[in-house]
Amino acid sequence: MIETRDLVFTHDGATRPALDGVSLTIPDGESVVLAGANGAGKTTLVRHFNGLLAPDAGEVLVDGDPVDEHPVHARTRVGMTFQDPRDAFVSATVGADVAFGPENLGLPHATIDRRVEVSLAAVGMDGREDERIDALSGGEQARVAIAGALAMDPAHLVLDEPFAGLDWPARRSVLAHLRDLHADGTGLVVVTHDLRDLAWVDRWVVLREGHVAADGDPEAVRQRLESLDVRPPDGPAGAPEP
Ligand SMILES: Nc1ncnc2c1ncn2[C@@H]1O[C@H](COP(=O)(O)OP(=O)(O)OP(=O)(O)O)[C@@H](O)[C@H]1O
Repeated sequence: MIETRDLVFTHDGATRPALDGVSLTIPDGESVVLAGANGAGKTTLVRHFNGLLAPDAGEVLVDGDPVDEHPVHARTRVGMTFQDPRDAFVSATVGADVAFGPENLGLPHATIDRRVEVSLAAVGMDGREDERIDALSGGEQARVAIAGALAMDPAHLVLDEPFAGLDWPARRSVLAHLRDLHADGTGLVVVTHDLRDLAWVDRWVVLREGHVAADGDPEAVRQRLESLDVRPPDGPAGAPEP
């Protein structure tokens, strides 16, 4: 479970808080979309979930443990991918990059190999360990980034703008893999402006100016999107998905 309590954070040099009292509880296995206009605080919030940022006030807990006291636990339980996955790759090849996290955990080689295999299969990239990352398409790179986070075997997978720069087939492919992961019990937090094809998740949370402005099931939150500067997706929230 990820929990924030009255979380307040101001970036160095900023004149106003990026987060101004955010209290949010995300149980294990829950799928959440985190939406909001530019600058609403989405990225700042999720970077607190695994200790990449530390609050000025308030608390962040993972499984009841404060993240600042148990950073390794938080990073093991909360896997994260970033807006531009190219910035986060640390190795030249797919397999080496996905293995990087579990290697840092000091796991045995056989366990690492198995995790790499399973994680790549989960995103439809099985058998492509030896390919160079810089030779992959944007959609394939996005999937390798997700596999890298999955290889840590996290309870929650947090994806910051996973669809940025993806064309429709790549987006559809990433979405399909996310749905499968969720069905298998992985919790998801998807940060996105684009709510199309995301009505299947458990919950939409909308941030505005560092506050939670709406929080509930997609159908209920949908009615409020326009007033919160988020473009509603076309069609009813329960419309069939690709
Ligand atoms: N490194 C930084 N230094 C100073 N201010 C920052 C920094 N990063 C973010 N901010 C400010 O914090 C606020 C929240 O930014 P954040 O990136 O969390 O929003 P966001 O909702 O993720 O936005 P976007 O949709 O544009 O990615 C904004 O006002 C932003 O200008």
